[in-house]
Amino acid sequence: MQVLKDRILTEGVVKGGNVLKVDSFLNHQMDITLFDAMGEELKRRFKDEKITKILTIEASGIGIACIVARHFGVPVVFAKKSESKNLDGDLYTSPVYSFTHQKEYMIRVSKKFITEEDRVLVIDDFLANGKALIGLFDILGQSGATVVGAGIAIEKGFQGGGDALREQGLRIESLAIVEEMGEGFIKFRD
Ligand SMILES: O=P(O)(O)OC[C@H]1O[C@H](OP(=O)(O)OP(=O)(O)O)[C@H](O)[C@@H]1O
Ligand SMILES: O=c1[nH]c(=O)c2nc[nH]c2[nH]1
Repeated sequence: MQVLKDRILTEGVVKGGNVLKVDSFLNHQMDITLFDAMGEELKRRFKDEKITKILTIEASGIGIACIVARHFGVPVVFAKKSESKNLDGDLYTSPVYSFTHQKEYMIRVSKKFITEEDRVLVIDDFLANGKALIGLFDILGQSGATVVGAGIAIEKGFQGGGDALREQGLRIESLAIVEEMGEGFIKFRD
């Protein structure tokens, strides 16, 4: 998606440890006009699929998932990373190692919000090693819901998480795939 690639090139900052900082428009300050365009593009790519729910993971997936969901007309469920007095009843859980927090979380989703009747699209801002998606797909497996696929804003292809999941037959649609990056340069997959 050219408009996203252009924003990455003009505002993205490559940091150490394979971190691409795009906090001016994606995951701290959020450009809702851009999110809306991403939702339109994901709706176009998944137009032939019946989708009943969008699943994401806190924190940075939530904003984009909500705007994307406007294009599908379905609710958003987000996996929580911590215990809460607000979280009761039966839960699906899965361990997920967080790329930026560098620690493992037990993610949790209430069983009442994802059932085997659901056809679920997973949305997230980044795909790197694939840990977040693996945890979310694990939860969907526990629920018996149908996994339609995943829509991602930025995939860092060189970290391999997306391609490993594609090799398992999962449909992963990323709007920009960074193939290589370093000080002062970012190269996309065609
Ligand atoms: O493919 P992966 O290696 O799992 O990386 C992708 C995940 O990393 C980030 O979450 P993170 O927990 O780092 O930060 P957040 O709390 O801001 O969402 C991002 O929002 C994705 O969920
Ligand atoms: O802002 C971010 N930059 C990244 O490179 C990244 N990888 C996973 N999650 C990420 N978030």
